[in-house]
Amino acid sequence: MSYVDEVIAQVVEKNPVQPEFHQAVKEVLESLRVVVEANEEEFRKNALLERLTNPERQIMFRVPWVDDKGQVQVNTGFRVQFNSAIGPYKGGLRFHPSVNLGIIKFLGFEQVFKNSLTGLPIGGGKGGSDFDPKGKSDREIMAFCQSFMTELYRHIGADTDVPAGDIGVGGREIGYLYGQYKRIRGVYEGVLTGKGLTYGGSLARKEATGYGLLYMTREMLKENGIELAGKTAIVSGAGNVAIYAIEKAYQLGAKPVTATDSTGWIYDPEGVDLEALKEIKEVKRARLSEYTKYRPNAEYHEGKGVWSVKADIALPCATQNELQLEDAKALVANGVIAVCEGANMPTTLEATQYLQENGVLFVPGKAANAGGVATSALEMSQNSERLSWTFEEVDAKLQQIMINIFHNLDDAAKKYGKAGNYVVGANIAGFEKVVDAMNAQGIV
Ligand SMILES: NC(=O)C1=CN([C@@H]2O[C@H](COP(=O)(O)OP(=O)(O)OC[C@H]3O[C@@H](n4cnc5c(N)ncnc54)[C@H](O)[C@@H]3O)[C@@H](O)[C@H]2O)C=CC1
Ligand SMILES: O=C(O)CCC(=O)C(=O)O
Repeated sequence: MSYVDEVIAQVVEKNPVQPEFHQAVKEVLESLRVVVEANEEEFRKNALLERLTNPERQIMFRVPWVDDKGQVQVNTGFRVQFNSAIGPYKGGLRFHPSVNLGIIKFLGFEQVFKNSLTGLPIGGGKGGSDFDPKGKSDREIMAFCQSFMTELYRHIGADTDVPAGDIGVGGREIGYLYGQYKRIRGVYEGVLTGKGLTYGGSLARKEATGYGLLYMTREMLKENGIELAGKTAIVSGAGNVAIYAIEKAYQLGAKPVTATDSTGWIYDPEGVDLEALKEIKEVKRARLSEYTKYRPNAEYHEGKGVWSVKADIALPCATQNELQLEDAKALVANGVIAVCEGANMPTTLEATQYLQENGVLFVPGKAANAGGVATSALEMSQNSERLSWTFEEVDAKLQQIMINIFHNLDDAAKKYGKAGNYVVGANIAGFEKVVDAMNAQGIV
């Protein structure tokens, strides 16, 4: 059996009931085959792939808190510190009822390669809880965040592990988490990113993942002789990534026509009304079904179906495995040119393969959504030098980072005879830097 197949089999056997983690490992290791085969003896001897797929540390803890009725609730908290070869652990916190150890491990594993691709000194980690923020009062959110941080604080720090937001964790939650960290540790340091602008946050961090996705999409299309301007885009999600992807799509001359949340989706043929979307999701924290009150000519549909809308490009920005084989078939049948992932692993392995085999340009999340964590690293730099850069400065750096990532992965794909396969390119480019750093630091 080849070394890659052996390690995939071991990961599946040793991590039962973690299908998302298996999926992420398979995607990465499959595309590293060509590099691993060229160095098989050395990698095997050093158990390189075993070390790469085993987190350095996995922390699980109880999070008790009191709801508005006086009832004690108990959730589980997680922080997986996956790999610190190139810098302090860095990656978001997800609060969603579907969270479990396998989901956090898949996200942490992806984060290692993503963070490497940014070219910035950040290792990979991820955390979260099965807490569901939906329908909770601000006081309940605060009580939960304070209890969560009362355990997490001992495992993190500005130079060791720097969490940020992800699904269910935005500016409000980061504020409560930061306040509790400061209260316990008594230090004012850049231990979290995505902070508010009045207490150490960076301009453009809120916009960065969505904006970066569009900078990447534009660069990738340009390399293939296609203009982004004038194209119609299907976007899924209606959260932080989707909203700022829609905003930047407009700024670059494209027309986004859809958005989704966990209950349904909207199709607005004239283009999504960004102000209405922000009002519904950022201010009211309401359902997308409200959208037709603002735009009576738009359609609202319950459930799934957004991938059947005809468009030129698709930008999945909601959650893992939301774009499946049937959806990929609908996209191809509708003549979609490109799929760029704003979410983490939104496309299943079968769907990715189908898209690539049918000539759809495909950029995986670990490259396409890296603008968020890259800007978090810029927030860390600003915190360290006790300065704040302007929006334009941060945005200009973000653009350059996304362009660099694209060319690095494009070059890596070409170097290994896989021109145009951006999945292989991203995995190899991310892997090479991590492996170099791991080898330099000995067997740790
Ligand atoms: N916020 C960030 O900076 C980054 C986020 N990401 C990824 O982007 C994706 C979206 O994250 P955010 O926009 O930050 O989260 P968010 O909480 O602001 O929005 C999430 C959106 O996805 C939808 N959603 C969540 N779970 C769902 C489910 N099970 N089925 C259908 N819809 C669902 C929600 O309704 C919401 O519209 C996630 O995959 C996240 O890991 C990736 C890089 C950075
Ligand atoms: O900004 C960060 O540190 C993390 C963003 C994130 O969670 C991600 O890239 O998936």
